Amino acid sequence: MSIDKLIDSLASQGWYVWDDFLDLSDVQAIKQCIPETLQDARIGYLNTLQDNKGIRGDQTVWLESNMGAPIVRYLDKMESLRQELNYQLFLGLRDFETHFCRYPNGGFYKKHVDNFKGQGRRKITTVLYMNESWQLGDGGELVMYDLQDKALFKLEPLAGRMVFFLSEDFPHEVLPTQQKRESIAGWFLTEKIL
Ligand SMILES: O=C(O)CCC(=O)C(=O)O
Ligand SMILES: [Fe+2]
Repeated sequence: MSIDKLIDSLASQGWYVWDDFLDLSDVQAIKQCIPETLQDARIGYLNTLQDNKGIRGDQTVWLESNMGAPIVRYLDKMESLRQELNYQLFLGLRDFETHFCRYPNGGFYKKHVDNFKGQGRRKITTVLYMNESWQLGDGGELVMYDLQDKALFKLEPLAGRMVFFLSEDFPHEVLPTQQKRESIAGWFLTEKIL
């Protein structure tokens, strides 16, 4: 079972790629719940929030259970995973925040870490990809690095695939995409969202 592989891989190497985490029909149903208008993605926190078109070019919307049953099913699935990860790995995950992201043609996200060591509450990053007709050469791959800056792997954003990694330990980037690129990024948190 992939949940066992997820647990083993997170414990041994800190990341895991789960192909067909969701079926295409679930991916399509989630997409239908996403509003037309999204916000330009921002980086930083509170008073340092800034638009950063030079760093990331996507637009986002936070997912809420009032967006529809498919979103509720996805949030429930992530909640069961949270409990299982805590049970098996003692990670102390207390909450989950997640947003839909759309990169237009030409969009990218420069190399970054999602959480600096010892700062912030993001413990595990999840990214679910939603692109059904992705072709080789479309770009938009996720490239993962270790803390010594060695490239570990490159991943195409294929529909239904989810990548998991420890948020502090893996710098990563999204290469420029030649197609519209859709995903749902999420973070298991060590503190409750107020
Ligand atoms: O979409 C991806 O592959 C990664 C996105 C990302 O790095 C982020 O939202 O922090
Ligand atoms: Fe990231």
